Amino acid sequence: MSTSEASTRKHTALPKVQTLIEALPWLTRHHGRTVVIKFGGNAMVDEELKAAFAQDVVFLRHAGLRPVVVHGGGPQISKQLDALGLESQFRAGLRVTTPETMDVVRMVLAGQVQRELVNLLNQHGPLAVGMTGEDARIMAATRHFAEIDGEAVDLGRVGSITSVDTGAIEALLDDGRIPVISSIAHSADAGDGGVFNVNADTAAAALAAALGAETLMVLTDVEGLYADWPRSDDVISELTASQLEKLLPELASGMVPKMEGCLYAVRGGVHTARVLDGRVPHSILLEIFTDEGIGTMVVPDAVPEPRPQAPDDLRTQQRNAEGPA
Ligand SMILES: Nc1ncnc2c1ncn2[C@@H]1O[C@H](COP(=O)(O)OP(=O)(O)O)[C@@H](O)[C@H]1O
Ligand SMILES: CC(=O)N[C@@H](CCC(=O)OP(=O)(O)O)C(=O)O
Repeated sequence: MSTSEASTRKHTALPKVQTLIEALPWLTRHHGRTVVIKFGGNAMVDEELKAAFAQDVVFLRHAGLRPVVVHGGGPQISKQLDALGLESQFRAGLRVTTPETMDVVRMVLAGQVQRELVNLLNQHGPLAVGMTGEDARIMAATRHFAEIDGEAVDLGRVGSITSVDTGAIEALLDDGRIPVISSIAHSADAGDGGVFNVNADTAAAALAAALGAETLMVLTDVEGLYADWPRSDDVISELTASQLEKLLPELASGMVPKMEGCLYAVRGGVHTARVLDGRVPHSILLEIFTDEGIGTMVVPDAVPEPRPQAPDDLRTQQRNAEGPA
């Protein structure tokens, strides 16, 4: 190879190296951190997007993060129910789940959507392992009663999570795997023996808090939380937990479990919870490794600055250090 050929090749490769170097502060900051990514059924719109999602998750894993995928599949469940001649009914944003519906929910989530995601991730190596909240008793739930017009309404086999055991997920993460979790819980009541249908946003938030995740990312089919939906498409880019709490009563349908989940996660110690547009290819990498943050980010309330130590405090400390008289 001539000297001029070598220098041309070096030159053309430089922008790629530049991109990698630019990612270095983000790689350093997130190394070893757990990230819970919720992939909503509405964001799984086409094959290319699903493949890009899998690439992003595998990239995170190879970059030293610990990604956990929690998936939904609402539209896919509705389609299957429809094919079986069963009606989909939602109340307070949750699917009314008869025992017959529960069988379909379990079949579609664990047998179809989860399998597809595991398969896509495993195109890149033996990484993904699929489970539901039933496996190793990861998620326990009791019957959820929705509050509608001040009344507690029974939605059938819809569950409220009562406890999370992260042991099996941590073991997989420690082994370098990517857990892919379907939002089904076992019954906390030993005598019940059944399973519960849990909203996937709620499940992702509960797992993020229990895992002490750094970030919860919720991928959906809108740009983020709209300030005045459906009248305007102005996205709220950042808000604190308290600001979100005030906004919750005004939110509609699909956004309610998402934003309640973000609030729960952040109040439970997760550093940031984000709602992202899953229709944007590589939205996860854009969010984590660049400063072009997209979507809505929920952050904890500002912690008050520690009070400057007064001379009196210092004296008390000195006395304590000396031990009891
Ligand atoms: N304030 C809001 N901002 C954005 N979307 C909203 C808002 N209120 C309600 N929505 C609706 O919530 C939907 C997302 O929730 P959902 O359909 O459950 O998605 P997923 O399947 O990703 O969980 C959006 O497509 C939109 O129609
Ligand atoms: C209780 C309840 O409503 N469960 C949801 C579970 C799937 C889900 O949440 O999927 P998305 O994230 O795609 O909406 C359902 O049956 O549709």
